[in-house]
Formats: sequence, structure tokens, C-alpha cells
Amino acid sequence: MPSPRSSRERRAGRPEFVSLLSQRGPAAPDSPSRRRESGGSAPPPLPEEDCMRLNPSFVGIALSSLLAVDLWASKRLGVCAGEASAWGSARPLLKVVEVSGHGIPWLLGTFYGLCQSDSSAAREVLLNLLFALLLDLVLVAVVKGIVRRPRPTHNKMDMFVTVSVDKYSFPSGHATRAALVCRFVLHHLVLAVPLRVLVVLWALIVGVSRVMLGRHNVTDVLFGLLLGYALYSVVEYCWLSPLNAPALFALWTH
Ligand SMILES: CC(C)=CCC/C(C)=C/CC/C(C)=C/COP(=O)(O)O
Repeated sequence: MPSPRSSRERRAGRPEFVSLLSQRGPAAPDSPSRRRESGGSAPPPLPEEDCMRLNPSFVGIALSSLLAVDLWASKRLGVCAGEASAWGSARPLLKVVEVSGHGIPWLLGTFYGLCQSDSSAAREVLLNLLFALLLDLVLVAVVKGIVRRPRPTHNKMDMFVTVSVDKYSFPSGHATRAALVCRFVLHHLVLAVPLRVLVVLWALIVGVSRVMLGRHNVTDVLFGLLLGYALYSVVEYCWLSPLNAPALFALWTH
């Protein structure tokens, strides 16, 4: 009966073991690389980029899997993407939700409030809300323009007023605005608890409705919510006041 040691030695001589070993250290006496070096008929080594394609990194595999799950889930959840979709009858209602998170009503409403406000505290809050909404529009446009992810194929482009970058879907502008406005309102308006809950629900419904309407993939909305949440911290950090932006406030002093 052969000893375990001698059988291990015999296995080490087999080509598959030799080739594995040859990738880690100096070539074994009978390894394919040694045969190649000695002018054998083996094909020339692959260029670096071909090797990369054959050996995708862990991050690459994880990202493409996430993308595949995202596309699959977004298509399944796009139940109001058209009138003929599974929940197509709810589409008009979700389009009302869409308008509630659109930039134009928020910009016009804030501007109108600013013109009407007669207390300096209200003016300060509204001016900062206006600044936050404009910053959000610019940031989303820049990210959309850089990432250029197309909207889902099942989306019907029948949105209320859009600008050119809105043909792209990452991140969802409605989701960033909803998260930003939600945090802003919760911090600066003294509201009763049921109203605070309603504000949070509104932001979540705006986010979910983007996927249900087929406007976005799930990751567009998740990233949008995170971006809007983080953007509020930037707005707080850069908070405009009569002390640091007197010229701006002078514009609104009656
Ligand atoms: C002052 C100015 C440039 C206003 C533009 C307001 C405007 C047209 C905003 C676009 C809002 C919109 C359609 C965003 C897209 O949202 P997604 O959730 O579909 O990314």
C-alpha cells in the first residue's frame, strides 16, 4: 500500500497541480510555462486586457449582479408604467404624486412664499429652502450628465416639464428633492406628530412611485434619497443668514 507522502508526491507531478503551482512561484521543471520558455508550440501569452476580461474582479461581479437584480426588480415593480400595466388604473394618481415632488411647484411655491413673508425668520427659512432646491437641481443635473444612465425601457416619457438631462435616470431628481424637503421641513417647521409622519410618508411614496411609474430603477431612487438626505446637511452647513449673506436678504426686505 503506498504511503500518503508518496501519493502526494505523485499528484504533484500531474499537469493541473504543476500549473497551479507555476502561477505562484518559480516554474516547476515540467510546467507549461517552462515548456513555453524553452520554445515549445504553446500559444503566446494573452494580452493584459484579455486576462482582465477573463478574470473579472470581485467588485465587477458584485456590481453587475446588483445591476441585473436592479433591472429585474425595477421591471417587476413598474406596475403603473402604462395604462395597460397590471396596476395601470392607479397611474393617474401616481402622476399627481409625481407633480407633488416636481421642481417647478416647489420653486414657484417657495418664491411666492418668500415674496409674501413679512417676518425675517420666515424669510430666512424660505431663502434657504430656495437655495436648497436650486442646489439640488444643479447637483442632480451634473450627476445625471456624468452617469448618463438611460431611463428604464418600459418608461413612457410623458412627464410634466422636463429639461434635457431628464432623459437620464440616475439619480432620481424627485427622490433627492423629496428627501431634502422632508428633512428641511422636519427641522424648520414645528409640526404636530401626525403631520411629521405624513411628510415622511410623502417622501417615501414619491420615491416608490418613481419605480412604479417605470420612470426609474430601484437604485436610482435609493441613491436619490441618500443624496437628498446628505444634501440637507450641506444646506445646514452653508446656512444663509443676514450675517453671512446680507445682500441676499436686502433683496427681500420690504
Ligand atoms: C429654474 C429651473 C431651471 C427650473 C427647472 C425645473 C425643472 C424642469 C425641473 C425638472 C424636474 C424633473 C422633471 C426632474 C426629473 O425627476 P426624476 O425623478 O424623473 O429624475
